Amino acid sequence: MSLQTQSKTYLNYINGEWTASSANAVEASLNPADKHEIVGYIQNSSKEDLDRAVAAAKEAQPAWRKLSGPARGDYLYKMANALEKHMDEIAETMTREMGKTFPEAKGETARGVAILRYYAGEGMRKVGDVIPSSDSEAFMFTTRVPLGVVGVITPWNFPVAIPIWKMAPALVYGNTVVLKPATETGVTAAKIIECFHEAGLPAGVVNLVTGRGSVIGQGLIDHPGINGITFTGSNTVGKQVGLGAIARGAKYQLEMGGKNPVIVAEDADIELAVEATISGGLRSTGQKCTCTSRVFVQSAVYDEFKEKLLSKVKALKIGNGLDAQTWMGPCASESQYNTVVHYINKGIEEGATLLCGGNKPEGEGLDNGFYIQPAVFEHVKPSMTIAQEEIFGPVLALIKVETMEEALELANDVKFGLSASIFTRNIGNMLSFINEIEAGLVRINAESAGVELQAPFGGMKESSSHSREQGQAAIEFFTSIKTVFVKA
Ligand SMILES: NC(=O)C1=CN([C@@H]2O[C@H](COP(=O)(O)OP(=O)(O)OC[C@H]3O[C@@H](n4cnc5c(N)ncnc54)[C@H](O)[C@@H]3O)[C@@H](O)[C@H]2O)C=CC1
Ligand SMILES: O=C(O)CCC(=O)C(=O)O
Repeated sequence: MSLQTQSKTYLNYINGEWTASSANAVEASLNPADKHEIVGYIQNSSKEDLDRAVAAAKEAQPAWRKLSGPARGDYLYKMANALEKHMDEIAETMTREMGKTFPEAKGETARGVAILRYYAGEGMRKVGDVIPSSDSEAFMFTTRVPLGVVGVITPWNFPVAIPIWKMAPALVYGNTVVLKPATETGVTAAKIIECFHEAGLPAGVVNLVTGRGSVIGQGLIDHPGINGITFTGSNTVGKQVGLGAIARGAKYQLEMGGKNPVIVAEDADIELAVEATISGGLRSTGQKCTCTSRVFVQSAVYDEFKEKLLSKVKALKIGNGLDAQTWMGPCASESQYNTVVHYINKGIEEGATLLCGGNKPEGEGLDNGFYIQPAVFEHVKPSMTIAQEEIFGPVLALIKVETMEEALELANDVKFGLSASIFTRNIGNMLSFINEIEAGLVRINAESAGVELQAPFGGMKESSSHSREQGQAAIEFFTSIKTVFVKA
């Protein structure tokens, strides 16, 4: 296989230098659209590599912190410009590494640029308040200080946006960073860091260590030199991060799964609801924590909604994300494909009716990829596995309801609470939904996926650690407040 020998090997980035792992071991990152294509090799790093990265971040932190906020912001502007310059290359790498379509990958990279510019501006905003003291001779105020060294553990589904929405606020508020990206998207992560290097970021301020979750991820959780850990990924690993951080008094922040509902009321714009269900549920092959997975439809419009949905879902073009005709790419990895197939079989076993999809599509160029036809189920009971667990794939469960009260009760009947949508023209329905739905992101006549970078992002219940990322909310995690009382 000639591609194997031509594939580039990507190194760790420690203290401003590209270095191979001391373990002398690499891992291949595969193209899910063609499992025979190796996108690149990344370092399968050791604990020793991690120790060196943490030491470099620790050493760089005092000087970084002593820069003014606007000076740190200037670096972020330069990082944004470098990322923008390499936008097409990075987006193409993302598509080849995890399968999402090139326009989606490009949109995500542009979002990374915008996030860096947003947080660059944050370097000029206030970090405290003056509070009146009961002592009229005293001056009382708050200020904020960085945590120190922050460990960033990220998944493969948004390989540019998620690392950047964690690193950008960490940096602008004066922290230094050790990034451990998902192995599946280690090449994309290395390319982001190449941009930061090109932007002239001082040595040690950002470090990249690729490797196994059980070694490098767990190593970050346990490392005494890591003051805070920010994580996005599965609930199982997220809970381990939280427990490990608590055990040694480190700060932590978790963004995990979703089981996001859409409610379609009988007065809804059905065309809009269908389009948004498809876009929210199936784009990125259903691999977003904000993806629509349960669709509650009022009985009066159920048949109309179902027919329109099915005819559009069946027409979606599946293929390689680099092909301009493709609407939906493959699952990001073989293991993700197997998970989706497992859930589809579980749905059938438990008695739901598979209306379409769920099989491996046939056609030119599809044989070697982890492709799956988007699946739509009906007769889904709220207690079924496919109505309760996060699938992270292109699977929609239709559930017929009589009333809005029933829809709300069932929508809330899961352990997750990330995002939720309603389609209705009735202001009463909208207000009940805003008040009653248990979700951190509440969307009216808009799809469940998609977040704006300047607004708080996070979930209720088991979807997050009850913290919020992005926008100005990020300052809460990446800094500590000092309350200062001054008496002359
Ligand atoms: N909320 C979200 O955005 C995401 C949710 N998921 C969910 O998780 C499922 C499994 O996906 P995975 O990639 O396996 O997620 P994961 O939670 O295993 O991986 C996320 C990150 O955590 C790291 N990690 C793994 N084990 C670790 C450990 N013991 N200690 C510290 N870090 C560790 C991984 O290397 C990766 O960087 C998906 O099917 C989906 O349901 C996955 C990715 C993103
Ligand atoms: O919906 C989005 O754009 C963000 C989703 C997300 O954060 C995730 O899937 O981890």
